[in-house]
Amino acid sequence: MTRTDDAAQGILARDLTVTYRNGHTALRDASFEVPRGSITALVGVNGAGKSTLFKALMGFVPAARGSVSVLGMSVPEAQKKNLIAYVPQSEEVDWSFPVLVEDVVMMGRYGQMGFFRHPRRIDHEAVSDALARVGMSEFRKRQIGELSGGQKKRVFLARSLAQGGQVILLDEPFTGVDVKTETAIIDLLREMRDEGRVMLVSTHDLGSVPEFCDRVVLVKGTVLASGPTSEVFTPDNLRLAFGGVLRHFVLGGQNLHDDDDPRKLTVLSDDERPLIFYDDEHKPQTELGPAANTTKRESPDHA
Ligand SMILES: Nc1ncnc2c1ncn2[C@@H]1O[C@H](COP(=O)(O)OP(=O)(O)OP(=O)(O)O)[C@@H](O)[C@H]1O
Repeated sequence: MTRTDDAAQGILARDLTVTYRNGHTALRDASFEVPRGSITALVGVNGAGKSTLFKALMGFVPAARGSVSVLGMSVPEAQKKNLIAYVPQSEEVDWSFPVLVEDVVMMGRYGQMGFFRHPRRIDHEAVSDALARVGMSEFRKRQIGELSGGQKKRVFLARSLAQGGQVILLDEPFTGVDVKTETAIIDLLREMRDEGRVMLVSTHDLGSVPEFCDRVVLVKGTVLASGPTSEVFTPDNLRLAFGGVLRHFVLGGQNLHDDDDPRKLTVLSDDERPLIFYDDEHKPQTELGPAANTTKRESPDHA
């Protein structure tokens, strides 16, 4: 594949294998592609390797084998250009640390600043623009720890915008946020996608995946399947990825209809949010268009 083709791809992983220092291989022979201008869900059980994949994309852990490229560049090259931005899980952040909202967003500018990290006018403007875009301007002088879960997420999204990130990695963006805030965050993710960014979202919220994700990468120690949501997010693939963790039942007949309507509902649930399939073809409810580029593989024994 040429460099231009690579650049059209947001993320391109080929047989990516990541082994931690203690010898544990958390990801083995993972291959997938994520195009620019997409929102892609990263889905799998606890310990499946989602964070490991994020760490590899941020250059925190090296590939023991295989390769990963971002926007046609190696990860260190893309990092150097500040193209990869990370929106952390809430639990990863020490909220008692006394820092103002505007300072958190300014951190996104550090890569563009000189050695002494003295913000210039352009940096202050980028921070103001980013805060305005996520609707958090009026909170800029507040301590980050004083904000609600959803507001904190929006501040970290503002940081990724101020950074000028083109590949945005979001770790569980909807944990602890109400439905209204979730909708606001999804609207923002869509805007960022429509500007040509790569949005990779790790989520356990299966019910909302078909609503807002164009594509899915299913992880279980490797990449089991990846491609458009309508092709990958099927009961069969989800059973493969989650095994017994998901409850699965089918509603039909007298339990669903008061006539002889033969249609059925398939419900998969991890007891948080049910995922409902409305037809017999086992396609999730999605507004998304026709599918292409689906890949699927078997799970390795170790996962
Ligand atoms: N620093 C580390 N050293 C050794 N093993 C690790 C390390 N970090 C994670 N692991 C192991 O690698 C595997 C994948 O972990 P990872 O954190 O990537 O999973 P995850 O899919 O992000 O899980 P969760 O949904 O719980 O966040 C797990 O078995 C985990 O115990």
